[in-house]
Amino acid sequence: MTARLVITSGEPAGIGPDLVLMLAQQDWPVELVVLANKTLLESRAQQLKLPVDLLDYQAGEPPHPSRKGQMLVEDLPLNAEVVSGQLDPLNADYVLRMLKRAIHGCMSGEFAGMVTGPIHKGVINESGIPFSGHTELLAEESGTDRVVMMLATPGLRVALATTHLPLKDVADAIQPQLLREILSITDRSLREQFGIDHPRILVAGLNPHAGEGGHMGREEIEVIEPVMQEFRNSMNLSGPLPADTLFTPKYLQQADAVLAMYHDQGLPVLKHMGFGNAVNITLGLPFVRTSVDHGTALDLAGTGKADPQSFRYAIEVAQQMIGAKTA
Ligand SMILES: NC(=O)C1=CN([C@@H]2O[C@H](COP(=O)(O)OP(=O)(O)OC[C@H]3O[C@@H](n4cnc5c(N)ncnc54)[C@H](O)[C@@H]3O)[C@@H](O)[C@H]2O)C=CC1
Ligand SMILES: NCC(=O)COP(=O)(O)O
Repeated sequence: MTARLVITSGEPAGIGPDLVLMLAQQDWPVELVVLANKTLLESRAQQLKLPVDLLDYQAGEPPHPSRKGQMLVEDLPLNAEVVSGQLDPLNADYVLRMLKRAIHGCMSGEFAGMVTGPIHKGVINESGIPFSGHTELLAEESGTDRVVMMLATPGLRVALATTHLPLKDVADAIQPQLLREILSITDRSLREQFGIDHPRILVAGLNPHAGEGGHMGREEIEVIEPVMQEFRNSMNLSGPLPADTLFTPKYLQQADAVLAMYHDQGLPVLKHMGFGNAVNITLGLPFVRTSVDHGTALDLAGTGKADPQSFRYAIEVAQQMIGAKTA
């Protein structure tokens, strides 16, 4: 049977609505159900001169592969009119309703997985709702204790030990139990979801030069190495390696993934290598979730200049993960 994926169009003032309209300009082997305000999509389609028939999604209907020029939409009401490129905290609730609808549709089996467009974390906080990111919301709403953010581009996968944390809090967060759980989820997902029999994971240190033998920080000696020792018979781990040399071809060619200790230790390298052709995957959830590698790009919303390639890649990776054919 054709698989059904739910697509969240994300922040309404950003490029998410533009990108979903661009994605509808091709055939897909799966059914894509877009969550968005229909009037917003109609006006953005006019603005961008993209021909698309917006069809109402009916949950009870059997899924069919999505066809070029057509898009199945579940219409969500906005709280305020949208101006491209201008954030409005009133619409934060629209974004959260959209995400929760997708998560609960995945949990119930209505959707085989979800692919998320970009959201703006700042404007959701400005609306008065504390919010860190999709990854944290996905864990909370699905009742999952621990998930792992992993970004991937051809030739590099980077998993993160911590996600959206102020830098000043990172060292305290690097605790043995966190690392045990992050390593276990990453190793298991690489085996089970990516078909890698004995995943080789390079573990980055936290401090410059991986602590320089304890003279520049002791987290490597006191936390990271002991946890890696616990897994020495069950996982293929190397490290802790200095992050400044780990991301060189000599090390990367021996690796299936890198575990970085924090967001900006790993992601700038990945985005330098593959921005626009990378995917963000949440490991450890009871369903598949992939996402674009970029943000809301408010400067490009409504201009037609946004590149849909990362969104396309995120859908293709979701298709592979649910076992659907890709083209
Ligand atoms: N998946 C998600 O929901 C993500 C959301 N964000 C959020 O996005 C907001 C803005 O973040 P920024 O750091 O400004 O990053 P950004 O990715 O929105 O923009 C960075 C630069 O890349 C360009 N760009 C981004 N996507 C593009 C595309 N598809 N095609 C062509 N150019 C593109 C933008 O024009 C800008 O020059 C923040 O609130 C951030 O938290 C950031 C990353 C991922
Ligand atoms: N840099 C990736 C990012 O911030 C996206 O995070 P999330 O919203 O997918 O958790």
